[in-house]
Amino acid sequence: MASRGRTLAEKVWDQHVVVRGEGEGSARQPDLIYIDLHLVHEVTSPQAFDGLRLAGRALRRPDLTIATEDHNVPTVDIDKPIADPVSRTQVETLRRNCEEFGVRLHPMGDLDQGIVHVVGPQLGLTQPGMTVVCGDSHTSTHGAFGALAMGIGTSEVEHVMATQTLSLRPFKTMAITVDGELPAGVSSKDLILAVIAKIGTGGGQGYVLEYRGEAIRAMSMEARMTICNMSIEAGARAGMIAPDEITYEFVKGRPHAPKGADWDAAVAAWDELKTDEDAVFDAEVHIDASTLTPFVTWGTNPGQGAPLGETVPDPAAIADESDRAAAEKALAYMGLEAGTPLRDIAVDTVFVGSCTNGRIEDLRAVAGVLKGRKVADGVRMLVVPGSMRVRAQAEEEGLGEIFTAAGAEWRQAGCSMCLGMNPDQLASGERSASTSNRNFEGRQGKGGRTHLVSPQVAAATAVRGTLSAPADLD
Ligand SMILES: CC(C)[C@H](C(=O)O)[C@@H](O)C(=O)O
Ligand code: SF4
Repeated sequence: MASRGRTLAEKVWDQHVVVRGEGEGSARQPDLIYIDLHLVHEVTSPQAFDGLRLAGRALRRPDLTIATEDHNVPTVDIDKPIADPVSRTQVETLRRNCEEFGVRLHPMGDLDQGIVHVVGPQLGLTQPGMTVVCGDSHTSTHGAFGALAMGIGTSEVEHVMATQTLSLRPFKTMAITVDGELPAGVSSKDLILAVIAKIGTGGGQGYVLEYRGEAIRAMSMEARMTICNMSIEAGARAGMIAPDEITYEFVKGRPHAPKGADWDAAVAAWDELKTDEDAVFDAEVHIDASTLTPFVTWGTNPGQGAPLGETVPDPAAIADESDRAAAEKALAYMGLEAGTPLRDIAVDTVFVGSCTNGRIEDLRAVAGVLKGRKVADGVRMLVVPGSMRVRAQAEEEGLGEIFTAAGAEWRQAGCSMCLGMNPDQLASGERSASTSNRNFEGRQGKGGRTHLVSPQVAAATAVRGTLSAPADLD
């Protein structure tokens, strides 16, 4: 086979092959891949630790493993015992397991406690060129650094704990090139929602996505993380962005970042992590950023979205039979009528947070809209930082005061209302505008209805009480 250039994903993969699988093409066996960073949380780790214990095995590399408490933690009264017995058991089990197996853990209240995908980057643990895994689908977030980052199942978690390797099938590559400039008021969240609406929730299946182009290069690391985070919602195995000066600037000086001469050597190696010009992607998608507007979901999967200026779609006008049926079912669940302007949809809850949009830049965007304004009567707004460090920084910048003055609830760190595994939930029939990543039936609480939005849209929606963009405010 003629040699050709390699994509970013292929380069990172090649650098981590311990044993190459035999065979070619579709008959090729999985490769054994070395894992540089293993992130752990309370939900997907208990059985893995049990497995190790049963087999009498130790953790292969506790130094490459780090745990935090995020899904089951409450975001108020964190100094009190967790009231819910299931959540309490999960968290206590993680604490015991980490103690027994020598894993560093950031427990509730710790400055580095928070959502696992916020904590890794914040500590400088996530670095370009790494392989990163976690028993959590949104591990794709870390791909924003040019890492190959994948969510894995509990049995794979155990495999990584025992061996620091994983048996993985090769992937296909898809380039998502975003040319042009995002208009003012349009964020990376709007972009990724538009991408998923375009390629569908299965569009990325079997692929590692690489986001490229002018609009991506212009983005902050926070914005890039938002995009890579939601790659999984398009069904992709991972999402990646080649590292550049913006990446290095973010990583530099963080607790686990290389220092001195090691830093220079690391940057020289990271500079090589670009897709070669003659590399060929298995699929390509092009988006013109300048055509985008704020984007919101109307349905019950992240691909069922539309520009905020449009109306709830009419299922009868959808040509594909299964898409039509899915839209009908979604509208029934969401309690929406076809033809309703999206801007007329009233919410009772606004949630700002999650590993998609719970970072400092997101909170700044929300504060920018809320400053001097009030959350509408009858609307409950939760602002939940992705980590305690994000919270501390927001406090230092005076953002906490802005949230509270506007009438929002300013909480402690955790997954919170992103999913119904802790006390922050929607009641049946309640409707939210949420900066999180999934709008599945019951995701935020049984019977709850979720509209996925950007932080800017969340803030404007809180003020007006109906789905809105900051431009709609006087
Ligand atoms: C609980 C966990 C396994 C799950 C995931 O894998 O993503 C959660 O984080 C989610 O967002 O649904
Ligand atoms: S914030 Fe939401 S998406 Fe992210 S890890 Fe937690 S539950 Fe999963």
